[in-house]
Order: sequence, then structure tokens, then C-alpha cells
Amino acid sequence: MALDMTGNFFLVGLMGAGKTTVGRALAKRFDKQFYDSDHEIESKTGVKIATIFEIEGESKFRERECEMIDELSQLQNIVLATGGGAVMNPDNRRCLKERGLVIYLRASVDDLYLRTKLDKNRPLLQTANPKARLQELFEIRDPLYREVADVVIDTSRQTVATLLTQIEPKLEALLND
Ligand SMILES: Nc1ncnc2c1ncn2[C@@H]1O[C@H](COP(=O)(O)OP(=O)(O)O)[C@@H](O)[C@H]1O
Ligand SMILES: O=C(O)C1=C[C@@H](OP(=O)(O)O)[C@@H](O)[C@H](O)C1
Ligand SMILES: [Mg+2]
Repeated sequence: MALDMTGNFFLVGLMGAGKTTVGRALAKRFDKQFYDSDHEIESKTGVKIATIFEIEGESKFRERECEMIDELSQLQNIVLATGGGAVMNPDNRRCLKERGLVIYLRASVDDLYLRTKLDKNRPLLQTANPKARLQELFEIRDPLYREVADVVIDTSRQTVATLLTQIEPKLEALLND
């Protein structure tokens, strides 16, 4: 039977899990359009995510994020990297579950910390102890990522190329069985 990889793939996971990086590579691999909800919010508003948090606060950012995920998830045959907090909103969880296959990229808190510690554009991690913050967020969000996920991938100590070779057969199995 010919393989059919049409449809939407949505990436979820904590900050530093690699949603943006792996999502872009996945889109290239399957010849799909790539979107990142944070980048789209930045393009639409003309300012960085950190500035939105600073001026409008997190709750307004979450409204913007929810509208953007609703809009983008209605597109066809795309890869969408969501922001790490998107799954906190039940409307976002519903959009993602109903409109595509959801891939949860998982990583240890140590790896998440190493991958994010130099990046100043993640306002939730601009605290005295970002590793402890990541641990807290992991505990709150891991069950929600699992709830929406069709596929769970452990990204710790894996290159992006290796991750693609792990994700591909899982997606094929879901789409072609
Ligand atoms: N599997 C990986 N191994 C090593 N570094 C990674 C991996 N995935 C992502 N990174 C790096 O971690 C940082 C955060 O990745 P990013 O894609 O922005 O994560 P997210 O969108 O999930 O927050 C980037 O510098 C990226 O190059
Ligand atoms: O985890 C979060 O709540 C957030 C994650 C960020 O995206 P990444 O997961 O792509 O870093 C961005 O949406 C914002 O800073 C809030
Ligand atoms: Mg990202």
C-alpha cells in the first residue's frame, strides 16, 4: 500500500524540547508548510514574545496564543510547533486533538535547562532558579502533554536527525494502519 502522510502534525512539549527545531525539520522531510505559533504571534504583533509578556501580561499572551492555534490548526497539511504552555488551555487541546496528529517531545529537566539557559526570549524562565521552574512546569504539564499526544518521543541525548528517524515510522503506523 502506498504511504499517505497527508494531514497535520502538531508538536507539544516543554520549553527546550525542540518543537521549533524538530518541527521545521519534520516539515521539510514531509514537504509540508511549517508554522510556529510563537513566530506567527510575533509577526502579527511586530514584537517579541517577551515584550508581549512584559506589556500585556501572560493572560493576554494566552488569548493571543489560543486565537493563533485555532487559526493555524484549521490549515491543511502543515506542521505546527506550539508554545510550551499551549496545552494548559482545554480549547487548544481540543483543536490539536481534532485537527491532526500530536507529537509530544519529551526531555529531562536537565536537558531542557541546558537548551534554554542562554535564551532570554522565554519570559517564564527569567527567574532566579530556572531549573526549578522547569521542574514545576514539567510536573504540571506532563500529564496534559500525554493526554493530547498520539506519539511520545524522548529527545534526551538524541540528535534532530535521529529524532526524525524515530518519529517517521510512528506517524506512518498511525496514518496507514
Ligand atoms: N535534540 C536536540 N538536541 C540538542 N539540542 C537541541 C535538540 N532539540 C533542540 N535543541 C536546541 O535546543 C534549543 C531549543 O530548541 P527549540 O526548538 O527552540 O525548542 P522549543 O521550541 O521546544 O522551545 C535550540 O537551541 C535548539 O537548537
Ligand atoms: O512554556 C511556556 O509557557 C512558553 C513557551 C514558549 O515557547 P517554547 O515552548 O517554544 O519555548 C513561549 O510560548 C512562551 O515563552 C511561553
Ligand atoms: Mg519553540
